[in-house]
Amino acid sequence: MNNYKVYLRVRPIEYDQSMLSIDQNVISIKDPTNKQAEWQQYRYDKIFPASSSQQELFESVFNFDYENKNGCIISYGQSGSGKSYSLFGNVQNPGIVPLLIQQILQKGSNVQVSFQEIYVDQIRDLNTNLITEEFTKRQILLINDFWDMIKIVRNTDIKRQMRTHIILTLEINSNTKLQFVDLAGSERVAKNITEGEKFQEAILITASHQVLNRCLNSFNQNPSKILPKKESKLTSALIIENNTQVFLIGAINPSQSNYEECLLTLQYLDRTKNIQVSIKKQQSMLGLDSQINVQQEKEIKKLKDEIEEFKIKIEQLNADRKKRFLELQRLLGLDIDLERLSAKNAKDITIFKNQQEALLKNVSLSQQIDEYHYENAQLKKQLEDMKRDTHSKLERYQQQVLEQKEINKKLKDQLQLSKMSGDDALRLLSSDRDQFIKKLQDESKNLLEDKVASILNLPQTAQTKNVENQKLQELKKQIKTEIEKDFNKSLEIIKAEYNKSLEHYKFQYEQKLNAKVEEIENFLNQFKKYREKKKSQINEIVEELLDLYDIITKQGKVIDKIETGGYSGGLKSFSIPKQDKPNLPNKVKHKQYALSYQFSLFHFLDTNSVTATLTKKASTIEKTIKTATKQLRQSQSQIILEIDYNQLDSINFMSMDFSTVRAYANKLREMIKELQDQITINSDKFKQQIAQLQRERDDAQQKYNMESRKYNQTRVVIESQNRILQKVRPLSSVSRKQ
Ligand SMILES: Nc1ncnc2c1ncn2[C@@H]1O[C@H](COP(=O)(O)OP(=O)(O)OP(=O)(O)O)[C@@H](O)[C@H]1O
Repeated sequence: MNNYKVYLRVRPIEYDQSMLSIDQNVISIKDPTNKQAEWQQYRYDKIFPASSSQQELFESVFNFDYENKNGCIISYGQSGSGKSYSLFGNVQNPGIVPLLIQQILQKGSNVQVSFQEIYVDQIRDLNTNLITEEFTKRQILLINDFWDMIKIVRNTDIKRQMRTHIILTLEINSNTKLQFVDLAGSERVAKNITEGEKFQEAILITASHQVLNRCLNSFNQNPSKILPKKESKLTSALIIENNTQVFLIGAINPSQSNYEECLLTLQYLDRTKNIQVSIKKQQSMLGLDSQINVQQEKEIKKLKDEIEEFKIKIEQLNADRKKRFLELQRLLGLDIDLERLSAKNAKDITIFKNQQEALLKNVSLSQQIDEYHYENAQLKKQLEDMKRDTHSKLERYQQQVLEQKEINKKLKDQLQLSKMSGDDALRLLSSDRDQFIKKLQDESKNLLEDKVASILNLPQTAQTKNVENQKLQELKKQIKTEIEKDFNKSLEIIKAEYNKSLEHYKFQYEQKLNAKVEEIENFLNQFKKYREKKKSQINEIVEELLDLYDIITKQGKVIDKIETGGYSGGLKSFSIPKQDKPNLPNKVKHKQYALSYQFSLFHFLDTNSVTATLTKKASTIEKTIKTATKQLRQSQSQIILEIDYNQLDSINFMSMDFSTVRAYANKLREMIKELQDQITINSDKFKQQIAQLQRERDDAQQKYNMESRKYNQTRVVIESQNRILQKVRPLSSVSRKQ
């Protein structure tokens, strides 16, 4: 970032602004009273139009590292143009100083402030109201919050005298300083005031502005240059140094009546950046050519001549010194063409060059000559300023001519002095240089001897280097072969391990898969058996029932015939023909089934105790069945008649009435139905289990497929690596052969 920046801020006004036009960082201005006047353009680092905010200005200024670099922010412009507004602002729109303090406090940094005013030639501390001789004697206040700052700004604003320079200094963490300079208004003195306090005040303000302009100009050209700060109280108080970021903020009030003041402000800013506005232009602008007094012209010419004389003298002095220096160089033998030396001695050349440069630097009197040039340029500028001021005020011009003369005299003395001191310095330097050159010669001699020794030893060193190189190459080859071997070995191991684990996984998966398939088959077989079994059970029961039904039907017919006397022999004695007798239960047929399933009807009929027990309990059971049937009918519910199978031993079905037997038959039907349901449920369960097993088998199959794919991929990679290795091997064997 450039150490010096010039900004321009245009304050808002309510009326016409047609004399100005802004295009980014270029401003054009035109005399509103002269229709033929041309636009004049000025370019700055940044232009803040009337619509710009305090925050925008703040952000543009404080984008440098102010905690590690000093800053000096100066506002320049005529009274009422917005200088103080930009720096301090007001409660509604705080300026860059309060905004900065707010930022510093937010960061938790420590900030101290001091406030001074420079009026004519006096320094006044605005915190204590005491007049001091030196700028450094000031009271420093610690700022605790933003409002402390606002209070200070307001108080000092009240205390501030008319047309004074205000300097506010902030110290951040006792590390860096930031100076804010609110300059006294730049407006020219009214033409009718030619003497008295106001006139003197105006002259001193203008003079301090001009000194500041020269300092800024010089600082802009070279920040490390010594500036003519001591020429005014204002500039001597400012911290414009190498490590300072300097901003000049010009403020203009663009009302048409302020045209000349605006123009002067723009030109002032411009001059600090070294872009001079030609005097001719100014003269024609102000229309004052004819008014230039012949006497003044003469004075100016005389002064110019004097400057020219000084210039010639300085140049002579300069040429003389250069000549002497070259002579000295020649005598010392340092004017050899170093570039011609062999490239092998490049190091020596660099040393020689450095030495030559050091010598050049040491003997350089051009610094002093520069100073003379600089003084000369200042003189020129002062002259130009004087000329400009002459146009606006004759009396002021005379005063300035007198001042100029004084400065000239001072310069003359300075020139004389510096000439003398230059000669002394040359003498001193010569003796220093003698010593220095002797030292250089000794060092160069030693260096040359070293070089010669190293050149003589060169063949031997080269041979040793060659042997070392060969050894190194061999070592490299060895290492390469070993690394290759290791690599192949480890590759083989990895390959083998991988194959092994792959086989292992494959085997495991296949086993799992087989086990699953076996499991499924077992389940299927079991299910088939179970289904067959259940089927045969159902058929048995159906057959039993049919048999039972047959018995009961035939029994019923026999009873009917007995009751109606259908048999020969009457009611008391009759014989039942064989064809009417019901078939006895087929014990043999149902035995196998009854043995394994205890609830078979004929199984119970087949037991020995049945008839005896049945007779005893028949009435009780009949009652129980009847009550149960009744209850069943009453509730009309689905309550299932429970059969106590343990008691079935003692039931005589033959003695039961038809409805009881039917109840039993119904119960049996229900049981069959339940059995069928159970079979359905079980078959569903089996189906589910089979589906589950099939899913598991599919998963296993999928995993197996994936692993196979991986295996194939790895096999491809290994094969490609093998191919590469096979290609590399012959190459490495070739390089080994070489
Ligand atoms: N950019 C701006 N925006 C709004 N108001 C502004 C702006 N610039 C200046 N002003 C207003 O213009 C008036 C004069 O401004 P200010 O006091 O800052 O001028 P100044 O150049 O410091 O004058 P002086 O040299 O007399 O102190 C103030 O009321 C201020 O609020």
